[in-house]
Amino acid sequence: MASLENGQIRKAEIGKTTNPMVSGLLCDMYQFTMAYAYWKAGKHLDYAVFDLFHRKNPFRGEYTIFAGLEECIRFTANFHFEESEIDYLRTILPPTCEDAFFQYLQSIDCSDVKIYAIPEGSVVFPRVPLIRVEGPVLIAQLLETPFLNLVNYASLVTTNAARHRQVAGNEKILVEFGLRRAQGPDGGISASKYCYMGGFDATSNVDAGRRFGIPVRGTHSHAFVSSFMGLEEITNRSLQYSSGRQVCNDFVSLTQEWLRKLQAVSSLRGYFRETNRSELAAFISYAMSFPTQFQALVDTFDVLRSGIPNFCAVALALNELGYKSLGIRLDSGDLAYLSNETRKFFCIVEDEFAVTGFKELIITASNDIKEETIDALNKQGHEVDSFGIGTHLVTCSAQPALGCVYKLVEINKHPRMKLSQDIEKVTIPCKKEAFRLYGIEGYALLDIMKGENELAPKEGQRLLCRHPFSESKRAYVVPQRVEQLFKCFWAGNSGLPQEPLPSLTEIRERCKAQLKAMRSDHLRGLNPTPYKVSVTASLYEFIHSLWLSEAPVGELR
Ligand SMILES: Nc1ncnc2c1ncn2[C@@H]1O[C@H](COP(=O)(O)OP(=O)(O)OP(=O)(O)O)[C@@H](O)[C@H]1O
Ligand SMILES: O=P(O)(O)OC[C@H]1O[C@H](OP(=O)(O)OP(=O)(O)O)[C@H](O)[C@@H]1O
Ligand SMILES: O=C(O)c1cccnc1
Ligand SMILES: [Mg+2]
Repeated sequence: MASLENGQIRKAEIGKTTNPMVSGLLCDMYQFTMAYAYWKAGKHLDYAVFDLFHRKNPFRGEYTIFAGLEECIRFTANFHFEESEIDYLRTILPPTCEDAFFQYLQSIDCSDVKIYAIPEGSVVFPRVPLIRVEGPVLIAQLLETPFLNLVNYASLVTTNAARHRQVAGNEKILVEFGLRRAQGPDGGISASKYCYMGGFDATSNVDAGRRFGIPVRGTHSHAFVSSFMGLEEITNRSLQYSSGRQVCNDFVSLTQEWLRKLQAVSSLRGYFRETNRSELAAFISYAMSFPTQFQALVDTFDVLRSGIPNFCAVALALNELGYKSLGIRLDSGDLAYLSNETRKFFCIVEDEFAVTGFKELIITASNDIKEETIDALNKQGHEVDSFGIGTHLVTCSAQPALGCVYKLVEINKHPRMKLSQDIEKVTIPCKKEAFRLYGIEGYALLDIMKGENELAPKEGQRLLCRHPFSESKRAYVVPQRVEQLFKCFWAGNSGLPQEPLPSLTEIRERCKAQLKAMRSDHLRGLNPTPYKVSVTASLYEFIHSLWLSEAPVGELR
């Protein structure tokens, strides 16, 4: 009884899944037909071990960031069926299904399930289980689709975000702008959470900011600029100095004066003449609303002939009142050329008027940006400080799905294995442990899996590491450090110690640290070096003997 209480306390601490649509019914039909058939065969309490793993890294890369574990654990903690859900199941299963089955379904939860997993935010590789589920086969089978649903997109988009961070470098500001283009509300909320996990700095998604404590950022759109017709629309022209001790009675005229001064600067003469008045009105109005953080979208009419001079006139007027502006956003055109020219303009303004901070004004770029765009900009040379990225980031347009799978590897202590003509699809049997071995230089050398009863690898001890399927691929490794990959994140009512769920910030930090511990050739964008995933010699022998015993011998005629 004590352990049940313990389980209930854990459930309360863990909380619910982010999306209330995640229920026990978020399954494929076949999980319920199998559940009935397990029950009917009297097998429902058989002790199963399932591995959740991916077979290939996404985006032509050689790494994946594992995400979605916290949501899986929350789902597990709350797993049960409501009466109304059972009633619905009765309508979709054949009338021959016995009532006692439905009564049984109503009684189940995950108290007898254990979940071991690699911590969320880790760098992970194909074939190494991300999650190992142990428990009664009927229940463990029902977790298949919800777990895959919660892990696949989460890991894909976190990896996508990490790749964007990798190509942009650590000094750039990355803001996720994807909500409007995301695959529905859950896609949008998940994208914001997982892009932050993968290394983005902020999101434009206000609801994600509130839910997860992610910093929220935003500029303004073209509509705000286009909504102004002229300067006469600004009726209240007064603006307080930042000191609060003085008021400028006509901020509009002050800006116009600065625009005239800019027009008179000889080194800016080639850049512009008359600027767009309605754009100037929009900028002035926005600056008067947000004098401490003025930022303007400068490409509504013409970036260099209008947007930038108008922005500088307003920023100089604000500067006279003691306010520092933030910068500009470019949302079209050649982002390398425009950012370089914009920086030159800012530098001329700073030198010409002996004002400070203009050279460092933040240039934000947006408009269909993806990994390759940032790479191209890096090669060309650019002055963008911050990228706002939407569509390609959140929809993962370069690869729309990660193919994580959920496979049975052991039943009642008997190792099981799925054979396939396609070697990639052969599953590695047994309840396994996995380790990451680090070399002399501190980088990860390879991951190795072993059977449950084998000894764990030890620091300084030479170990034969074998490719799971290719006989000729093997290497001796003397690890300098050994990291055990799986931890118990759900102990049910077993009384075993259970890892606490880390915060989003902790997971984000883990992701950053893990990427740092990888050799750069595994992470590069083009033709990265594959990271080795191996098995111990004895697991290798076991896999191949089981394979031989399970595969029927063909006969040629
Ligand atoms: N210097 C550059 N090198 C490589 N790609 C760039 C560069 N500058 C911009 N891009 C990308 O080129 C594409 C330009 O797209 P497109 O032609 O639709 O935009 P645009 O005509 O500039 O603006 P819009 O149609 O939105 O007003 C965008 O995906 C953008 O991210
Ligand atoms: O380009 P993304 O990476 O998806 O980033 C989000 C885009 O959303 C906004 O555009 P908006 O919705 O105003 O449409 P537009 O791009 O057609 O101007 C913004 O100006 C970005 O261009
Ligand atoms: O704040 C922005 O500039 C923004 C937000 C979402 C999409 N595009 C731009
Ligand atoms: Mg756009």
